[in-house]
Amino acid sequence: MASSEEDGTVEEKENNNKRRTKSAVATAWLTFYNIAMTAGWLVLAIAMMRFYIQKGTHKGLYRSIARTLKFFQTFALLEVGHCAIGIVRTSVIVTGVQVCSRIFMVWFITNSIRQIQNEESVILFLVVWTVTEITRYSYYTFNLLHHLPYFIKWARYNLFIVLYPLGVVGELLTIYAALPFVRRSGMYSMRLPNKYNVSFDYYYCLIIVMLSYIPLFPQLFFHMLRQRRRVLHGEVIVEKDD
Ligand SMILES: CCCCCCCCCCCCC/C=C/C(=O)SCCNC(=O)CCNC(=O)[C@H](O)C(C)(C)COP(=O)(O)OP(=O)(O)OC[C@H]1O[C@@H](n2cnc3c(N)ncnc32)[C@H](O)[C@@H]1OP(=O)(O)O
Repeated sequence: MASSEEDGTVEEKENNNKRRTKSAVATAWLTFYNIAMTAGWLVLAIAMMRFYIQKGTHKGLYRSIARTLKFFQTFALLEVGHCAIGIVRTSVIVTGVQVCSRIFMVWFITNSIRQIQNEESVILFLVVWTVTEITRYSYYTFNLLHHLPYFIKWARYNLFIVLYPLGVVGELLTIYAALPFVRRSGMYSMRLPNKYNVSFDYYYCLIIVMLSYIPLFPQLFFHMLRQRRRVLHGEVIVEKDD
């Protein structure tokens, strides 16, 4: 009897130790990840400012930062993994939509269609993303280190009220600017007849993507408003399941 109780305690202790090690590893990884991402977006911010100060124009700015942007934005795919394995308490769907829409903007719009890379709308979403991400990743970093300055917390849960709609405007205007080039070039499209007997029109796909902002953006925005109430005003929010 005594021995089985002891066994139970030993097992419990082992489980607790495993949990602690797992959470220490997760915290170490997240700290590294967030520091790397803060640094990456800071590098982008400095590169953009330097370009503009030296050249006095936004033309050519996208090309000059494209590699760094593609690297760090693509790296953010790991965030979907963080949610999926449960090391951050965030919805996989909310994070998935946010990250995928960014990857789509970078790879399948701005990077693929050279003619739109100098549009003002590209600069708009780049600046908005950069401010957002420097704030967001530094918030996570300081939070993990238990030394969170109030102004970073304030910025994380207030700036999005202006930046989110501005980012959406920048993204939608960029996709809109891409439409004529996509239609003319027929890029990423498959016309019938072909050996797969499949037809796909990227032009209409882009129109559907633009329309999908109507139901999806409010969900992301209201999610952030709920997070804001929870973190800044201490409200207990019961989130619906994924
Ligand atoms: C295939 C094509 C698809 C196309 C589809 C198109 C449709 C697109 C529709 C909408 C598109 C919107 C486009 C907008 C783009 C822009 O970004 S504009 C710029 C403004 N943007 C923002 O302000 C972004 C705001 N969004 C976000 O911050 C995130 O993306 C989020 C997923 C919405 C954040 O939500 P969430 O993680 O739930 O909130 P938090 O409060 O930050 O975190 C919750 C808890 O999780 C912890 N955590 C999260 N990540 C980390 C991490 N990396 N490290 C450590 N901890 C993390 C966080 O600390 C919180 O923990 P607790 O405090 O303990 O709860």
